[in-house]
Amino acid sequence: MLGKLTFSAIPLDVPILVGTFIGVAVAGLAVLGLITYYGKWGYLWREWLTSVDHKRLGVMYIVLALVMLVRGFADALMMRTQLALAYAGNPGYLPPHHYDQIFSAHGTIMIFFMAMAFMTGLLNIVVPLQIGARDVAFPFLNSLSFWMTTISAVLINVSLFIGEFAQCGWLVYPPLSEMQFSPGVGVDYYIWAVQLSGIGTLLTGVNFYTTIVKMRAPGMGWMQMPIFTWTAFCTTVLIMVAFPVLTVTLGCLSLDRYLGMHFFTNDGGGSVMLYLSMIWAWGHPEVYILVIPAFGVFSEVTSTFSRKPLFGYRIMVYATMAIMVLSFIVWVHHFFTMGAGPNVNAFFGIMTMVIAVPTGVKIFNWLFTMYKGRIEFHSTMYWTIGFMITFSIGGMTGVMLAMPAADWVLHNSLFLIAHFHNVIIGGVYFGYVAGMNFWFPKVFGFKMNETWGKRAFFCWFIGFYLAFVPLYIAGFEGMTRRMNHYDNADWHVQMLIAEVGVLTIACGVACQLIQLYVTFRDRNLAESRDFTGDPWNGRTLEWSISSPPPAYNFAVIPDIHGIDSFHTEKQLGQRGTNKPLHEIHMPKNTAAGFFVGFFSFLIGFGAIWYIWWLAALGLVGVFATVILRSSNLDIDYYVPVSDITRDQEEQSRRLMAQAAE
Ligand code: HEA
Ligand code: HEM
Ligand SMILES: [Cu+2]
Repeated sequence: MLGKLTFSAIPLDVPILVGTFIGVAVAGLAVLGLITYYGKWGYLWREWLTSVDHKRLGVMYIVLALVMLVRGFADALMMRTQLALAYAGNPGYLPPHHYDQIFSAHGTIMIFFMAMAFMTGLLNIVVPLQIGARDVAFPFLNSLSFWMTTISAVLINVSLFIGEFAQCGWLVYPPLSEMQFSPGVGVDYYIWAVQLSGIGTLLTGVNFYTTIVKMRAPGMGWMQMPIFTWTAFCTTVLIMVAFPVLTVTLGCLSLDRYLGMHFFTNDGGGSVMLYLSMIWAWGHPEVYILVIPAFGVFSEVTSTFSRKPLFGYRIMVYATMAIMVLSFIVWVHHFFTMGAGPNVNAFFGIMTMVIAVPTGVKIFNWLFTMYKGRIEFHSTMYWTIGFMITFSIGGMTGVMLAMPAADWVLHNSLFLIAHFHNVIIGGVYFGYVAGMNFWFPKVFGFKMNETWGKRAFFCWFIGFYLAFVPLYIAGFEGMTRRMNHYDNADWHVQMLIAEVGVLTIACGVACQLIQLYVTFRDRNLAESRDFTGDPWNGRTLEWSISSPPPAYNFAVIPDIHGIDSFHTEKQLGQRGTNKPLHEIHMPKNTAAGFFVGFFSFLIGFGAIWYIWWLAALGLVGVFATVILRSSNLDIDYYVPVSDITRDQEEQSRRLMAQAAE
């Protein structure tokens, strides 16, 4: 009846998990209680959970990302503490099978549910506003993508309390991930969580690609597109090309595990090496999927707060496209040591180094944008400058790894771990946080608290160096990754410094949570409120409308006459339009995305535990929801002109009130 699921799957014998469960349960009940107490269930359901509005979905993605950040960071804290303790005969407090689950879950959660969710959230909030569109091309699909991501995140977290998670790293290499060596459900949790969220991501890719190609405001040619939208575009192309590869790879692994096939086992005619090649053909583009939109954020922030147009806009676009193309021909650098031969390694090594050129071009363009600008040291500028320094270092160590001969020594050492945290924290994470601080007032109509934002930056910045520079050194000294304890006393001091580093980052995370609290607490203070919709003297279209924007974004779709045309018009004093208002066609909210997500969760959970009736029920549910949704014709509505005029009058009233203060 319940497949492999028995009572013993609940880890009552692991005190850490029991404690975590109690903590999560208490916090969860408190949140549910508060929602009930304030009678907000209906509001939450109608206005948020069933929303197809890109701005609301964006906010929900970012909330998900922040929750997953805390989860992934808790894992990091546990690993660092284990390694600070577990040397010279002391086994530490985490047994190997638990430690292995932690690093696998940390990597998976941080990449798929923190970074990807954050990135998608920013794309959702910003892209339609920047191109002058009223929503994305397929609003319902957008909600569906969100729910696929969310239920996958839930699935992976369920593995904490029911069963176990994979113990073979964030990319579950075979043969370790095959049934023979991983007979538990851990790898199946991985497969289903990543597979289902991958579908969501692929749909997001298609959706935003179509939006950017088809829905730009009249007059916005390709070379008039804001730079963040350009980076979003390149990312969607990468997603559409790379994610199907991931789907197929994990599909083959599932066939191996569920049906005893042998795509990736050497006996029986398969090939382990095939898996490595396939997973990295997705995996390498994936890291650029994450970092390219962060580059876009830095471009917007630098030009806005230097009060100058972006230096070398066209070159920036070409550099981004170069990175996009090159990222498909470097994947072998992840397995130079596998033995593909010197010629193959040399080709992929050189191609990898070539990526440093367009990336370097970008760094210099940002510096030139700042050069002779009137720089305002807003907290987003702090994250940007911190990024330039940190990412350059991380990029350089990447170029070191790109030399096959050097990689032979450094592969899978802590040097590698330090490299990628250096580019991911210094590039991806700093970028997303800068983006969140930058666009927050657009979504909510009040600014984020600066003091706590700057404190968070300094803790993250200093903490990062304390936590990861020692790993470069330990890597040179021969310490490998994924180690649960060690006997070499020389490494201990590095591990202690890294522990201080992770504690400093913990202060950074705390500062960010306090920043959110203080921001919402002070939302009505005059210095944080913003009714103008343009708090930073912005350059692009999203700043031309009120904050928060109405559901339809633009009362009239603007005409574009060049790059940064909003900024030019402001300077020439040509704002305002006398185009007549028309009623606006908008999509209705729908619960279909939520239900497809819910039923997909049943499919995943059922398949993981071999509860086949549950999986079948889920499948039927998905089909039924899709059919019902397709046959529903009541999916749109029109906003009458009177409503639009009322919104505009309301906005003028608020502006006047603010001016009078
Ligand atoms: C966002 C994430 C991200 C980014 C942007 C990068 C960027 C780069 N990465 Fe990294 N990398 C990862 C995430 C990332 N990487 C991850 C997650 C892994 C390991 C996963 C695992 O095994 O679990 C990895 C692993 C990895 C390896 C495999 C090592 C091994 O397994 O042994 C290699 C080898 O070539 C490599 C190289 C590079 C290079 C050359 C760049 C370049 O793009 C960097 C270019 C940037 C600069 C160079 C700095 C700016 C330039 C200048 C200031 C100009 C002047 C510079 C020069 C002339 C050099 N990376
Ligand atoms: C916040 C600070 C962070 C700390 C202190 C931290 C720490 C660690 C540690 C200790 C490991 C294990 C290293 C080992 O194998 O010995 C690790 C692995 C990893 N981390 Fe982080 N991390 C952080 C943030 C991130 C972020 C933001 C991401 C991605 C977006 C990330 C992605 C990964 C990945 C992919 C792995 C590899 C997992 C594996 O070996 O399978 N980390 N991290
Ligand atoms: Cu790579």
